[in-house]
Amino acid sequence: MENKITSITLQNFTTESGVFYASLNLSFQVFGLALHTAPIVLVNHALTGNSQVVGDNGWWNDLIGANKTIDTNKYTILAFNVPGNGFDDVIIENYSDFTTRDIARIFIEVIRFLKIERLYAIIGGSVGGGIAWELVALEPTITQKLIPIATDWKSTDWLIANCFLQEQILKNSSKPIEDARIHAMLCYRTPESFTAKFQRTTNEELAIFNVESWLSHHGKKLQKRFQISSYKMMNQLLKTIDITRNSDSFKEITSRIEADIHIIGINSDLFFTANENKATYEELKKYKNNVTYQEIVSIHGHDAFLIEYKQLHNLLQDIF
Ligand SMILES: CC(=O)SCCNC(=O)CCNC(=O)[C@H](O)C(C)(C)COP(=O)(O)OP(=O)(O)OC[C@H]1O[C@@H](n2cnc3c(N)ncnc32)[C@H](O)[C@@H]1OP(=O)(O)O
Repeated sequence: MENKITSITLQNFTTESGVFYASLNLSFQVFGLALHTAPIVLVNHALTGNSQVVGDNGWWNDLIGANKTIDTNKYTILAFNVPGNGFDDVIIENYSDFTTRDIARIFIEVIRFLKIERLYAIIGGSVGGGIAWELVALEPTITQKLIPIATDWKSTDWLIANCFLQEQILKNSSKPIEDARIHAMLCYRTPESFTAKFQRTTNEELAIFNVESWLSHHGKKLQKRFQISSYKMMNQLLKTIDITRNSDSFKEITSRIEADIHIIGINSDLFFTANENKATYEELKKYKNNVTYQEIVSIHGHDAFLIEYKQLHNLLQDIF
């Protein structure tokens, strides 16, 4: 397996909002079989993730690897770092210049630079799945399969509202990353998940509820490994997912998509609700015959795509 991070410089990139970047770096990692020797699976990371999908600190080790659901003995795994995610040297200061579609445009340029004609699959959870939707909306023949997990083709008002609160915390708090993470963890889980996990127990040593110490733990942990500019950038992308923004209608855009679309929702997801995902499926089904909808059943909410691996395996095994 290759762990090297490769960086490519794009010249003359203008964002959808009209801001010109004379150069912009994009870095990526390749795992499994070498590029151009096997079907390629593009894996898009989520808010605080990066191109390290497998190996040491790999965030999807439970799903991807030798003899795993997405088998690195069978596929080439390609994973980009969203510019500004902080995993490489790229820092984006003016995060509001960018939308999710810009990131998809940048990915497409590099996919073409790497002389990849067609991917086997694009898979991603949350904002990574949103980037995947934007990719196929822009390049309808770029992949055989689109697998958006715990996401949708658009951010809803509820999600945008929470991203707004995240932004306020990131701008105004004295402990921005910690406090923003604490709020975010509430959105990533559910009341039922907390009840099952904590049962109103207390941390005797600290004399606080365990749910409080758990939230503090996640806040501090992220603070140690994440940069504020990255958090702001990724939050901006999360709220700007919308394949129809300044574009054709949903029907026109999705009619062009050639890929089989395998939507995977989570019954308890507060961010990208199962109902929104089902509505997307029902709409697509009216004029496409290669769309499926499957659901992860979990009390854990949005985070289930990082927890419910047995279910993910069952839902994905026929595709991979
Ligand atoms: C919006 C987007 O694009 S996607 C957002 C995606 N979600 C995230 O980024 C969420 C981040 N969530 C996580 O990191 C989670 O830990 C997951 C999803 C990876 C795993 O979830 P779980 O298996 O439920 O693990 P849990 O959340 O309990 O985390 C375990 C950690 O909490 C700690 N912990 C557990 N209980 C407590 C407690 N009462 N007090 C303090 N710490 C605690 C454990 O020691 C462990 O610490 P470590 O990770 O430093 O080893």
